[in-house]
Amino acid sequence: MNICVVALGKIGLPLAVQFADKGHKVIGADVNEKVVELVNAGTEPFPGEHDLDVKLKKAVDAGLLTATTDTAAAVAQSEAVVVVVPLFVDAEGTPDFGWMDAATRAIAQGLKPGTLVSYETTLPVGTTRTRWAPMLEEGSGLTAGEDFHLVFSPERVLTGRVFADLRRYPKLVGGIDEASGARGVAFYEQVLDFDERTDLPRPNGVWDLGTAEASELAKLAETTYRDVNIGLANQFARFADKNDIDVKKVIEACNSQPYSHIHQPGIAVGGHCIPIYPRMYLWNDPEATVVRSAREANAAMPEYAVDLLAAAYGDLKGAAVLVLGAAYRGGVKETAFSGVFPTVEALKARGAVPYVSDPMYTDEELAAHGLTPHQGETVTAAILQADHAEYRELAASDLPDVKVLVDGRRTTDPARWEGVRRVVIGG
Ligand SMILES: NC(=O)c1ccc[n+]([C@@H]2O[C@H](COP(=O)([O-])OP(=O)(O)OC[C@H]3O[C@@H](n4cnc5c(N)ncnc54)[C@H](O)[C@@H]3O)[C@@H](O)[C@H]2O)c1
Ligand SMILES: CC(=O)N[C@H]1[C@@H](OP(=O)(O)OP(=O)(O)OC[C@H]2O[C@@H](n3ccc(=O)[nH]c3=O)[C@H](O)[C@@H]2O)O[C@H](CO)[C@@H](O)[C@@H]1O
Repeated sequence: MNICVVALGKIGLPLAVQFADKGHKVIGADVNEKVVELVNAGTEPFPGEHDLDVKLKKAVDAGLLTATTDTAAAVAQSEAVVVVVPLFVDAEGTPDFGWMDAATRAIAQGLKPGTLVSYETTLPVGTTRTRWAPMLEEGSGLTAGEDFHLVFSPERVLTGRVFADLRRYPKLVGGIDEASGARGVAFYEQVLDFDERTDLPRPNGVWDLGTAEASELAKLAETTYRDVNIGLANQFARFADKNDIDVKKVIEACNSQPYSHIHQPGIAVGGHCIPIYPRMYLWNDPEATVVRSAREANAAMPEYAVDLLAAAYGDLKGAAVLVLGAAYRGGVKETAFSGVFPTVEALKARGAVPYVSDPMYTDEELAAHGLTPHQGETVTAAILQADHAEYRELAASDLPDVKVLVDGRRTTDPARWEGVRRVVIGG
């Protein structure tokens, strides 16, 4: 089969490589000339995706993967088109469709009868049917459902382990009509392989959710669930702090029966997905008060961590405070919506002098994110923001002048911090 993947980013490129690995002829379309050049040379444009370098080279050497900036021409040669161009939302959750609209107009220009178009970018519910279908029809002169098939199939993989996740998670598909859904299922069954799993209600594989809307909601719902769950954990943690209860022990106890899955409280909920998609959901469903209050509870946590620091340390005016971890969570080199930013702002608002360090970032990289790198300055307090594995080994002797440590992720080993006031969230 000839397949076009529109956008060769952190998700699109591994997908294109996966399809080529299954023996299909893939054309990747991206507006970035540099990306296209690198892909055609068999060189990965970004680091960090497990196995991508080897699989990409193999696909390009076998002549199964090429890249172009001409989306319309690539679409015209393809039986299936997979779209993973990013969509952005602002603080109110309002989507900016700019990049996706441009991609869709280009796809429409090359669209021919019989093609399947699958959108994988996370979208507000209703977008596939009410925005993409008319836009594709207008640009192509074809009719969605009659002349071409159209589905939404959310991408649920995590960057860094895309190939493994593609096998691990069921592929969800929903069409704008029954025939589109069936075509989407047949397509993904041809291009993906699945691990056997005994913990699912249906065999692992491609699951047809019946409509594009159900499939759009599935992605927003699973990410919103995570945010709401963490929001609840954070609520319990703050209550536990007031009442001298160790929330970690409580959560472990609750989760010892099969119907409780309380997540972990912490200083921040960051990343591209979990803080963002609840806002997208709220754009669809502004009355969703549970979602809104959980989002607010999570967004308030960096300030709360600084409150805990001030309560233990005293006036923070002029205090040099080290924020440990710029990444939004441990083990990733990614600062999108990281708690480091609101934590630094909250410290500055109280007159403290924040420095930042992170084992995954150089001083130059931290500075490029607008953060002040810690270059050995004396610090008298610290806040752990990201649960990097390295911090498990960190000890008071590494930061000899620190009097108070707020461990926002319960990552540090209390035995290594004797003599320092160590405060945890919900402790
Ligand atoms: N990154 C993740 O962890 C992740 C996980 C699951 C799902 N997703 C979904 O995948 C989407 C894409 O994320 P990503 O991380 O791959 O993005 P990315 O930023 O890594 O890459 C985006 C690519 O899109 C290209 N592009 C922009 N406009 C284009 C256009 N009009 N036509 C063709 N290409 C265009 C850019 O040049 C870039 O190469 C997200 O919006 C999200 O919905 C991402
Ligand atoms: C495990 C999980 O669902 N990962 C999803 C998540 O990855 P993502 O990489 O965003 O990571 P997580 O969902 O694990 O974490 C998001 C944020 O929440 C914080 N946090 C997490 C768990 C917790 O119990 N308490 C807590 O505070 C983390 O520190 C981090 O700041 O978004 C991606 C994009 O949609 C999805 O593809 C991934 O499947």
